[in-house]
Amino acid sequence: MARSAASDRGGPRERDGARSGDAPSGGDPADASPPALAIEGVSKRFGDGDDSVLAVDDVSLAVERGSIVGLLGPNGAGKTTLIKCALGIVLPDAGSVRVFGTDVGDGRRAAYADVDAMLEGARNDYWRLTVRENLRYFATIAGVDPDSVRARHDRLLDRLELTEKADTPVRELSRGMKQKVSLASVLAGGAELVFLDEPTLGLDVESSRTLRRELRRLAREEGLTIVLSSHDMGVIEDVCDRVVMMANGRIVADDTVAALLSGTDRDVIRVVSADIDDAVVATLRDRFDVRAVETGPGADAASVEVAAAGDALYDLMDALREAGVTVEDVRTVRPELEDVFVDLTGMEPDGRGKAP
Ligand SMILES: Nc1ncnc2c1ncn2[C@@H]1O[C@H](COP(=O)(O)OP(=O)(O)OP(=O)(O)O)[C@@H](O)[C@H]1O
Repeated sequence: MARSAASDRGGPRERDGARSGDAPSGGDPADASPPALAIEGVSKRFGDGDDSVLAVDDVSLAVERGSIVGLLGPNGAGKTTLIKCALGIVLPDAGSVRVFGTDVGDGRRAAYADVDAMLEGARNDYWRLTVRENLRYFATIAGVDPDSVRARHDRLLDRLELTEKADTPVRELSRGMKQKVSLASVLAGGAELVFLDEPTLGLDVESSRTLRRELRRLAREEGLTIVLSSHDMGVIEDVCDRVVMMANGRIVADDTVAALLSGTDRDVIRVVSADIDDAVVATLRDRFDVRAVETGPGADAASVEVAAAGDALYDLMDALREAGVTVEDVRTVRPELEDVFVDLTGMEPDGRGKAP
């Protein structure tokens, strides 16, 4: 990968970028002030005139130390541009970025001393070097004596299940292992704030689980702050304390996964009954928001899913009784993060428009 503009200017340790500074030792999660990252009113427009694109539109965001924040949004929502603004790779038109309290405009080297990023996955590693040599190399360019962090590297290799491959050239590893080496390299110098773009892309289930576990451990035990962007809702749901959703350059939601999932207007009730047929469904459709129907020979059991929060639940039960339906099973369908995403952004995670 070519050296990034940021690293040429003394920006964050974007893997093969140069950096000066001391080895950090991991933050104290209890020390919540100042935040690891504070973005205030950042905007970025690409191009001029009618063809210009407002990629990031007046975005403000604070990321507390030791937290894992997921950045979600359909293609073109502005996630990458926002991360690049935070990293100083793209210069915003307006707004400010502070890293651990230091305004990046006041001194890039100081601001980015404890920051690292994995923006392009496994391609950034040096494939001729062994796994351990990569870790030592990235520690060195992070300004850290690799011998002084050997124990840290051993621990990283162990946790990411790479110990057996420590002396193997990266080019001989599987894609999933290369991805894990990339993450280990990002963490090799002891950065306190890391940006990870699609860190689990292409990993098998087991490797993805290992990597997620390690990210959670690093945040919990070592106070690492992680900003993670992914299209994989499962990863976001599993790992992140907080989710920031973007659409059209703006933040459309910023909350915990649990809070996003608990929106009452998303309560969906699934009713199972052998009495549910087309006529019953038509009656329900007149009065309720019917989300899904399973009837006919292919269905395990005739069922209908209806959005019914609060009093609407009682109305639904009354309507079913009036229609002569004997209910066999009724339960709340837990919404998936993907449903919330589609509701809020109007887009599917892969960037397709919302299904009618
Ligand atoms: N260097 C650039 N020049 C012109 N337009 C750009 C540039 N970089 C991004 N854009 C535009 O800005 C908008 C936001 O793009 P960005 O890459 O930040 O979105 P994203 O949310 O990261 O998307 P994806 O999920 O596809 O990576 C898009 O319309 C994109 O085409």
